[in-house]
Amino acid sequence: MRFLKGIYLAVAILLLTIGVGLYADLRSESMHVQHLRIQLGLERMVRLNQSLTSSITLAVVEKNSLRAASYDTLQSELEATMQEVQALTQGMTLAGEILSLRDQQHGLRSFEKQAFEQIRAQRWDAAFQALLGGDYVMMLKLYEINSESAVGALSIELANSAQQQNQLRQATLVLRLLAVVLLLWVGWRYSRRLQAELAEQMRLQSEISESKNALEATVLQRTAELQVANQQLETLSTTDALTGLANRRSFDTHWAEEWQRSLRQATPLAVIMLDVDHFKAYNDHYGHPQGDACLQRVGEILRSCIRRAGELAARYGGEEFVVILPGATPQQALETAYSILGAIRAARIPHVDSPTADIVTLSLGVAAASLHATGQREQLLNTADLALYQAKHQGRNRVVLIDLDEPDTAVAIDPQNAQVSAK
Ligand SMILES: Nc1nc2c(ncn2[C@@H]2O[C@H](COP(=O)(O)OP(=O)(O)OP(=O)(O)O)[C@@H](O)[C@H]2O)c(=O)[nH]1
Repeated sequence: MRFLKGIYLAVAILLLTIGVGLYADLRSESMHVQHLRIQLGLERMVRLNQSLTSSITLAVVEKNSLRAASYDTLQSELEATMQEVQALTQGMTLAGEILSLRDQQHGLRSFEKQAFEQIRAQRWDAAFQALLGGDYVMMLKLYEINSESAVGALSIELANSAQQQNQLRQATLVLRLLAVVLLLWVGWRYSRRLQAELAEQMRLQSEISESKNALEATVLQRTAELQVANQQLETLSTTDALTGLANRRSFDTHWAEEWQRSLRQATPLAVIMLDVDHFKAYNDHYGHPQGDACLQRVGEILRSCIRRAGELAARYGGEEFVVILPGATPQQALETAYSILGAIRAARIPHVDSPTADIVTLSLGVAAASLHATGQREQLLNTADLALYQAKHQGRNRVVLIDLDEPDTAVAIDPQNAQVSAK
């Protein structure tokens, strides 16, 4: 708003000074014309006065009354010129001089009037005396001097007036200069303000973009953290905390998927259920924490024996574990079970209270099927459980295989002898 006020003020000053300048020019011109007219009027007055004087003087000198015949015309012309000059000089200092000229003219005319009366009466000496007696000549001289001084005063007045106009013009020029300076100053201030606003805008923009970037980085970081947390959560929700194997929930999902896949692809599927022998006695003897450590060791052994893609070892519950073997034939499943049993024996974890052996042993039930029909999923798992039960029942520390393609045949393996016996 301040800038607008400054612009308005500068424009107002400019308009005012232009107006005043125009007025001064017009006035100066009209003053010149007026002075010229006054000057011409004065010169005419002097000329007419001289004509009047010389016409009457010659009439007296030549004693010829006809010489003064044009006197009245000249006089009325002089009177009119005088009135015109008076009107033009009204209000001017020159007006006083014109008034005294008029008085002197009237004085001259009254002398001439006396001379006229003598001329009409043909009294030439008296007429001569009236005109050339002294006072008339003196007054005539005075009139001439006054008229010259009036012309001089007119010139001075003209010069004064011109000076005033010049001063006025100079004042308007100074004011115009001030207005221009004001405009420039306002423009400069305005441009500085614009620059400052622009800089502020750019600063804000960069601040916004910086905070946007920071926000995006934070969002990215949070997203990554969330992904990690989700992954951890997913792992936690699918992993058994003690052994690090898949938990029961994860097993159920995998088991259903592998079952469906083997159905679709018509590939064999096998499952091993295994259990630590006399684990209660182990716990009782070595304590629960040591029992936990034993279960962890079993978990490590299972992980080391499960290597093929799609195979999964899970903690089924308590000291019971389960292994899924997609695509495994009964023979391959037996081999895996054997390798697990061999590994736990090789670990030689002491179990002094076991009636089976002085080390920790496992019982494993294997169920395998090469041809599937809907509804066999639970059956295969139950069969593995049954095989496990049989392994326990037959003295533990062994593997029992039930092949669902030949359901009447259950096979027990004594891995120590690596012999297979049908039951
Ligand atoms: N340390 C520990 N022990 C567990 C855990 N889960 C189950 N158990 C124990 O495992 C034992 C299982 O005992 P039982 O079901 O009687 O079987 P067992 O003693 O192994 O005998 P068999 O299976 O017949 O050879 C119980 O004493 C449970 O307390 C666990 O997470 N940690």
